[in-house]
Amino acid sequence: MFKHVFLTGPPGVGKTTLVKKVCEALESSGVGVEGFYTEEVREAGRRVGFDVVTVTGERGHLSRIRDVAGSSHGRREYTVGQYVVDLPSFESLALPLFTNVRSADAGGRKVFVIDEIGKMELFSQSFIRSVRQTLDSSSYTILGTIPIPKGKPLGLVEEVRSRRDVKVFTLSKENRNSILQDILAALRNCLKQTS
Ligand SMILES: Nc1ncnc2c1ncn2[C@@H]1O[C@H](COP(=O)(O)OP(=O)(O)OP(=O)(O)O)[C@@H](O)[C@H]1O
Repeated sequence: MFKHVFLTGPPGVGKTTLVKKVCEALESSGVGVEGFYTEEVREAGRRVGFDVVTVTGERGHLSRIRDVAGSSHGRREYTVGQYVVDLPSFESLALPLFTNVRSADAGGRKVFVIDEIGKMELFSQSFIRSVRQTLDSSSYTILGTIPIPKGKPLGLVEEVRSRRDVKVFTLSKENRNSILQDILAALRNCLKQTS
């Protein structure tokens, strides 16, 4: 039996949009949801980066394109293509969300949103450790997103894909409007299990 649900699919296919819809449905039926989304940020029609947004609505930078990222002040720079990752900002917002996972204090089984486990987020070793702890947690079911394999394999993403307790849904433009109920059913199945 699987314990976690991940969505994958090409960039921009609608993973974040669907994760938010799933969360709304879960919350309105009384399921506790924690975690974060990543959202693209546009200025004057141009994508300038990504923000981390917690389920409770706090927002911070994940990355910005080089010309708006500002100086790194001599710190090591983490880049993905044209984007400079703001690791301190990502970690200060995302890592505290995992506190309850570490204290095993979910107070009943809850859903933990991790949107996404991608190249930018994987610069953080503390994030990698926190995701592994959540995968092994007996109190949390993860609703996560992972990129489709492209280029060099991403260690943690491959780990997630190969786990027997993870169910992966692949989104496409064809199925993105009809798959919500299947994802909800899979998550409800996970939440029913006691471990
Ligand atoms: N079912 C849908 N029908 C039409 N447009 C959609 C649908 N789902 C998402 N979109 C639009 O597609 C764009 C990308 O959506 P979203 O950010 O959810 O994709 P994503 O797969 O999470 O992207 P990324 O790979 O950048 O994380 C947004 O502008 C969103 O409004």
